[in-house]
Amino acid sequence: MSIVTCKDISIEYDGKVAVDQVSFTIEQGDYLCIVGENGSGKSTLVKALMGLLKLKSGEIEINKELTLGGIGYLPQQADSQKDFPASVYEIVLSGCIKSKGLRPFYNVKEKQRVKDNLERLNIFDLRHKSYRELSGGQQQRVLLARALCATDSLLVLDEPVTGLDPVVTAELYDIIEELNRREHVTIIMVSHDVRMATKGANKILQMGRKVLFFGKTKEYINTSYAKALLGGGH
Ligand SMILES: Nc1ncnc2c1ncn2[C@@H]1O[C@H](COP(=O)(O)OP(=O)(O)OP(=O)(O)O)[C@@H](O)[C@H]1O
Repeated sequence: MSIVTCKDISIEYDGKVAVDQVSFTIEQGDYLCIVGENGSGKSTLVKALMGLLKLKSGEIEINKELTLGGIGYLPQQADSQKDFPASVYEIVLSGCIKSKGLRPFYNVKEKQRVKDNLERLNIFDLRHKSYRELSGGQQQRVLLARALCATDSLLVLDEPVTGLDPVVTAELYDIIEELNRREHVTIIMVSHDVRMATKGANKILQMGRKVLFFGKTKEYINTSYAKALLGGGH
């Protein structure tokens, strides 16, 4: 069943086209990796999926039945956010803000959800720590736990491993793959790392303002784009 459908979407900044007539469909349970050079429109596309940017033309359909409660979003982290003065628990709890709505306090169910996601990402013991004191990899786990509080069905991740060392990067990719394989969370992830992306994702979208490739990873690895990026070692 389709969870996200983009039909011919175009997005501009001050009259300059950043995303040009892009169409693709994501099915429930897919793990889509969006790849492409710097400035190819990847972040713009995911911001549009989150409803954060206005489309110039085209439409995005999100299956509301499958995304009850919303979409979990892990945006690109700016350096200033790494210093955020709040505890791990508070940050993860803020992922429940949409379900809380106008109620003044979080309820038992939401607090349980926080506990479950802290355990799921193996950071329960860090819950009282200040976010700013954590390592980059721990911070990303916290943000992933927060995103999972917003949804169990669709996670949108923008470069979740930027700045992490190779071991922590591999760990984070494994967590994301597990969420997809074992817990059937649909994943849309922007990544620079084509080798890792082609390992975990079942579908690839290569952006170059337009769609340069969209389809199964198995087919992508035989394209000239993939061969150029992966070399002979794949
Ligand atoms: N807020 C903005 N205002 C004006 N132009 C922007 C803005 N954000 C992005 N752009 C431009 O839109 C184009 C696409 O940017 P985008 O950030 O989506 O690319 P990207 O593929 O995610 O790049 P990167 O891999 O470097 O993160 C670029 O030319 C960029 O300069």
